[in-house]
Amino acid sequence: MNLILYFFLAAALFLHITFSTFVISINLDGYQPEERAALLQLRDSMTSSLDLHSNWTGPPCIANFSRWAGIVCSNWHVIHIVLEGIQLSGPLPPAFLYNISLLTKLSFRNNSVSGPLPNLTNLVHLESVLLSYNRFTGSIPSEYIELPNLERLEFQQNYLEGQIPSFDQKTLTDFNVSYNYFQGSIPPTETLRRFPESSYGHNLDLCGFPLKPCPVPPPAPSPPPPSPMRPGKDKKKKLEIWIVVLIAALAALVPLVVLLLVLCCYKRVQRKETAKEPQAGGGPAGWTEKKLTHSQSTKDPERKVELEFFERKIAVFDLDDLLRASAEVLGKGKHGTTYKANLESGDVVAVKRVKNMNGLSKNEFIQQVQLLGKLKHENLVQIISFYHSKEEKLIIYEFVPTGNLFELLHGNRGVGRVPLNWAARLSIIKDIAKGLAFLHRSLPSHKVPHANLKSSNVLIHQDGQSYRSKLTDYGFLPLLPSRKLSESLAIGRSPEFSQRKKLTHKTDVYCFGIILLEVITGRIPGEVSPRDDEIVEDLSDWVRTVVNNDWSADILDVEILPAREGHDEMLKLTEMALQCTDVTPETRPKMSEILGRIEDIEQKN
Ligand SMILES: Nc1ncnc2c1ncn2[C@@H]1O[C@H](COP(=O)(O)OP(=O)(O)OP(=O)(O)O)[C@@H](O)[C@H]1O
Repeated sequence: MNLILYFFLAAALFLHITFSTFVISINLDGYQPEERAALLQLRDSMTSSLDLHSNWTGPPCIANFSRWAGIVCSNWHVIHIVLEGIQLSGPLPPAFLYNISLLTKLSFRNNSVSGPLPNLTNLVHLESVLLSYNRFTGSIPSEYIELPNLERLEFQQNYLEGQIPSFDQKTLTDFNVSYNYFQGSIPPTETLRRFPESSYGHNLDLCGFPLKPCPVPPPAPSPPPPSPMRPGKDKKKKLEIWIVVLIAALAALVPLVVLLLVLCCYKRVQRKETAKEPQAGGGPAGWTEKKLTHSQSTKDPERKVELEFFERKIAVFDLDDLLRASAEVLGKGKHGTTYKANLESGDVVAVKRVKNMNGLSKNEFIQQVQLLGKLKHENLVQIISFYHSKEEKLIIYEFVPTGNLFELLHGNRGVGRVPLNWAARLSIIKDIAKGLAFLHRSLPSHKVPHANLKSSNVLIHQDGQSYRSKLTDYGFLPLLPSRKLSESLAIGRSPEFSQRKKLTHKTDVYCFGIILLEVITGRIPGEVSPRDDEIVEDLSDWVRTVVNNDWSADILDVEILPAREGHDEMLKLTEMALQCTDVTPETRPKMSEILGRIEDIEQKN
């Protein structure tokens, strides 16, 4: 028995010695323990969908090779850290990169990394810093402008704030800080002036080239104090002082008098207006403006104050009731402004004050709106009434309270947001398909029955726990007199529109496909793909590229990926969305078929 024990001990000792010799003999001479320690800080303090704990073991680099996911090495040193779209979340460990001093590329694109941007002190070799589509907060650290080899800097879609530092690296060719909370003026450096508006758009309050000019600061106040007088010239100097005092007093008086005059005129105009329209109620600026136009329109002999009603569920009101309503602007679109109006009866309506329809005869307008007003469906925003005069065209809709799909999908992304789950997304998609299929059935001879289908025109209301959706802004194509105006509708982005080919019901199907992709991917159509180095401008192109390479879940909205529900169904819908967005309209399915397929998916769900 003792003999056997000795034998095992001897064997274990032999194996230990042999293994140690082997480890040493694969030559770890160039091994950089401080780089490994830095990466382990990242591995151990953040969570992700990759199992970094089992993958990031052993040395990160063996000469030019790394078996660590997302790590590229050169000559034993880590040169790339690329962890994209893996739901990396939590704040980065402070200053962990300091020892990875030969790093040239750092990418955490499309994750949920929160907290301040990483400290990049000492990283003079960095060429690409790609941190877009995350939850970074705070401002851009000053050391970023000192990275001498920086070529690409992407910060878009984060929660960054403060001012943009004066980047002036000549090497910088790609720069994007859009969709953040930056403010102040864009530093007028030669480098920053090279980038387009889209690099800066959608911030809190940025100004300066290429955006709107910054407000000019008010001129410096009083003139400099007079220099001390020399003795002997007293009399002359006293006279000079008097003249200066007189000029200063006059200079102070003139703006005061002008102000008084302006105030007087303003009060007089106000008195006149109140006398003209004594019944007008109070409300925010846009609505007041509307009332003024109405008071001018009283000169129009054709003006009809009684409104024609399509919807009898709410109490009948006339134009004056509408004008007395308190109102607030809901938003300004390309074809007018929409207000929420609280009527004295307690009813609430949405009033769209349309523009760009002046080339249209009164009959054409009335006929089209009457036709649309007769359409009644649970997934269409009901037109209640309308008003037409030479100066003013109003379309009155039922008010839908919970906002729109665009806001629901893309608003408040980040900490504290409740993700829109798969079941809610599927139900919204189905509602849109039902509304659109109904429009297509009801307006068979219309070229493109909806023509402006996009996520901001899908209004949302809550029905208990679930979200229901209704389409609005439909049926406007015949009301727009020129191709230029119709280009600003959602159909303007379809391939057939840009190729000046025939528009059909299938053009709406294209727009539906784009919404479908928006709901599945959680991405805004028309924006650059954050996933790959390859830049894809169009959502359907990007999804097609990803899907053609591999049927992976890469395209799915990171917000619903972890729930792991509905992935198969989403991929089925993706396949359908790609058919809907096919460049050839004839190969796209019809809305009736699409609705059937969605119902099938829903049942299997
Ligand atoms: N019936 C309604 N009930 C509640 N909110 C509405 C209603 N109609 C429109 N809105 C909201 O009013 C805002 C402005 O809408 P509007 O249709 O004027 O412009 P848009 O859809 O943003 O742009 P575009 O005119 O280019 O389609 C949007 O946020 C929309 O969600």
